[in-house]
Amino acid sequence: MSPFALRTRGLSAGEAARIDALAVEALMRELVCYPKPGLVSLVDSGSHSDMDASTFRRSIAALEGYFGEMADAGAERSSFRELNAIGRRAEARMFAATHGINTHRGAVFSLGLLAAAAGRAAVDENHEAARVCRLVADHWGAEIRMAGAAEREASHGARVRARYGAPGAREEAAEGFPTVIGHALPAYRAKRAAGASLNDAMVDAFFAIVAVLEDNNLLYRGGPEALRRAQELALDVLARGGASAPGGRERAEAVHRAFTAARMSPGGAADLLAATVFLAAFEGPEPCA
Ligand SMILES: CC(C)(COP(=O)(O)OP(=O)(O)OC[C@H]1O[C@@H](n2cnc3c(N)ncnc32)[C@H](O[C@H]2O[C@H](COP(=O)(O)OP(=O)(O)OP(=O)(O)O)[C@@H](O)[C@H]2O)[C@@H]1O)[C@@H](O)C(=O)NCCC(=O)NCCS
Ligand SMILES: Nc1ncnc2[nH]cnc12
Repeated sequence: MSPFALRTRGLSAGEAARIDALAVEALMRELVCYPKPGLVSLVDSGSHSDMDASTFRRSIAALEGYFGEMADAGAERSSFRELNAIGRRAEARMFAATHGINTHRGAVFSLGLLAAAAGRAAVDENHEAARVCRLVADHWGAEIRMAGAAEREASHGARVRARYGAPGAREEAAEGFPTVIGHALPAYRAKRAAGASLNDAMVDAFFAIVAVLEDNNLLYRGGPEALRRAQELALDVLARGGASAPGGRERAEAVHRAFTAARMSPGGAADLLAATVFLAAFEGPEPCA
């Protein structure tokens, strides 16, 4: 019997399993995508000495089932507190699988909320990406902000918030993922419609995210200068036509080397890239060229 069969009420077991599979596949595609400046892929470990692709594979395997559970909970109109408890258990499984290395803390949160909203959207048979993101803001946005204000944990995100006043994963989710809806998805869809490969469309969506996101990981390791430099380099690649333009792959690889040399790692952007791929797949077939 499917692991989702006993839990589902409003959502069919098949739909919960489909949401789980799409989210897991989105994490896998994010890992495989190359070049993602400073990040781990199958090619190299970028700015990281404590993890590689096998660490991420173990982390993804540990998260299987979590997104279906969130989809069920979302369909059942669970509160943010209930979703958060499921997320914390998944986070613990992730840390056990990676021996304490932070591979997907942000993705457990962001993609988990999107899976919950997708479960809710699927009950109404409306799979539109913008609606899924709006559901997160409308149903859980206020609670996400309140939980953030009450949080006492000295996370990296909390430190950069205190030091630079920068928003992070909580604000992105509470506002309905404006970076994904306003920047990454349009870039991804435009490139796919123009005939770019899945990898090139993902690389350009990634640069579109880095160009605008206040990525806490960049701020934590390198401060505002690193964030500004990352944004300028990303904008430059996009202004020259992105990864599929002539010489685009070489320019993207040069940016990957620059990030790696400076130990810059936009982990928040990586999570939002996975969110972009998940939402595009959940919505349905991509537009033809
Ligand atoms: C609400 C939480 C997510 C906690 O958030 P907070 O901001 O307090 O704490 P962080 O621990 O910093 O986690 C936030 C993670 O979100 C990603 N992120 C960063 N900036 C943004 C942004 N602007 N928008 C969206 N997302 C963002 C990022 O995650 C990715 O990077 C991590 C890897 O970083 P890395 O540099 O490699 O490793 P570190 O060990 O952290 O640093 P170094 O020592 O190496 O320098 C990886 O996790 C990526 O996914 C931030 O890390 C929250 O944890 C929470 O409340 N969880 C509850 C359970 C839950 O998820 N519930 C489900 C939904 S209700
Ligand atoms: N591929 C990746 N490399 C480094 N940090 C990440 N956080 C999420 N995905 C990541």
